[in-house]
Amino acid sequence: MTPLYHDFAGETVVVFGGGSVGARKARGFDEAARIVVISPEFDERLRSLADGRDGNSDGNGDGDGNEAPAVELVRAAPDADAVGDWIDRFDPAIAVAATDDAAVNAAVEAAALDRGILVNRTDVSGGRDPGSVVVPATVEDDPVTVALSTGGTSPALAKALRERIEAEIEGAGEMAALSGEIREELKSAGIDPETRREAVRRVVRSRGVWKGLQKGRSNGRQEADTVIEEVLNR
Ligand SMILES: C[C@@]1(CC(=O)O)c2cc3[nH]c(cc4nc(cc5[nH]c(cc(n2)[C@H]1CCC(=O)O)[C@@](C)(CC(=O)O)[C@@H]5CCC(=O)O)C(CC(=O)O)=C4CCC(=O)O)c(CCC(=O)O)c3CC(=O)O
Ligand SMILES: NC(=O)C1=CN([C@@H]2O[C@H](COP(=O)(O)OP(=O)(O)OC[C@H]3O[C@@H](n4cnc5c(N)ncnc54)[C@H](O)[C@@H]3O)[C@@H](O)[C@H]2O)C=CC1
Repeated sequence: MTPLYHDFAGETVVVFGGGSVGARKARGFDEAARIVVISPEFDERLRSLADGRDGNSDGNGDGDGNEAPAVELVRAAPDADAVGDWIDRFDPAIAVAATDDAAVNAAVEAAALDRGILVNRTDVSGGRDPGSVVVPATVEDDPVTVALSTGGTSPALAKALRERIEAEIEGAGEMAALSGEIREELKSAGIDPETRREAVRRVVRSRGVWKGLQKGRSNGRQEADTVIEEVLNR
């Protein structure tokens, strides 16, 4: 398995099965994706997502009330023979098989692979055909994301490790923004590449900068400037 990040912005995601697993998978997709959940009944979390992810009953956008809801709920219970037609109807980039009916889940997987679209089968672990993907546990401190898989061996462990990493990467988003800014500045200042790399490497490893960032961006920046000066003056 090769972990990759995939941007579903502007794409459609179809989830078969509106239970707790379907709800969790639907929630995990990018806000910029169109998400359609097909199921005879829906978990409470899906019903509130369908009202707008931001809790705004107008939809998911800027409050003008004109935008489509972030999650669309379609009440239906297709059998194994019918799932292909539903996939054709919505033309998704990925289908998620999250019903409690193994035959339906298997049919979703087969129909998706047949059409060359990605599929996430939630009711099996282990070996997969190419195109059949696993959803990792993720931690996000924008723009930093960590994705974690146990190769399907132990999803509970993936969750437990995710909780540990959550604490570990606290502040990483701020550090990414600061160090990204610094590397651009050093590039435009014409600092030679070896010195620039050394400066950036030291900044991201500096306890002082991490601590400074906890107090605010300008504190972090001051600490970083000290580290950079040391490298430039060597
Ligand atoms: C293969 C995979 C396919 C896929 O779904 O993509 C898959 C399959 C299965 N999960 C099952 C059970 C559980 N899954 C969780 C939780 C998560 N499962 C997720 C991913 C994956 N689950 C993929 C592998 C990921 C990897 O490689 O590690 C996470 C990481 C991401 C997400 O779902 O968002 C999310 C944690 C998110 C977070 O919190 O960060 C819990 C924990 C809990 O509920 O507390 C339990 C109960 C405890 C247990 O059984 O371990 C079962 C048995 C069902 C049954 O017994 O009927 C199967 C099917 C089977 O094993 O056959
Ligand atoms: N990957 C994961 O992380 C996990 C996977 N699972 C697996 O996921 C499956 C679903 O788990 P839960 O959401 O807890 O079950 P659930 O029973 O709460 O939800 C299943 C949903 O599928 C719907 N459904 C049934 N037939 C359907 C059809 N023909 N078309 C569309 N929707 C249909 C049901 O109405 C229900 O809303 C289980 O079979 C289990 O094996 C369970 C736990 C975690």
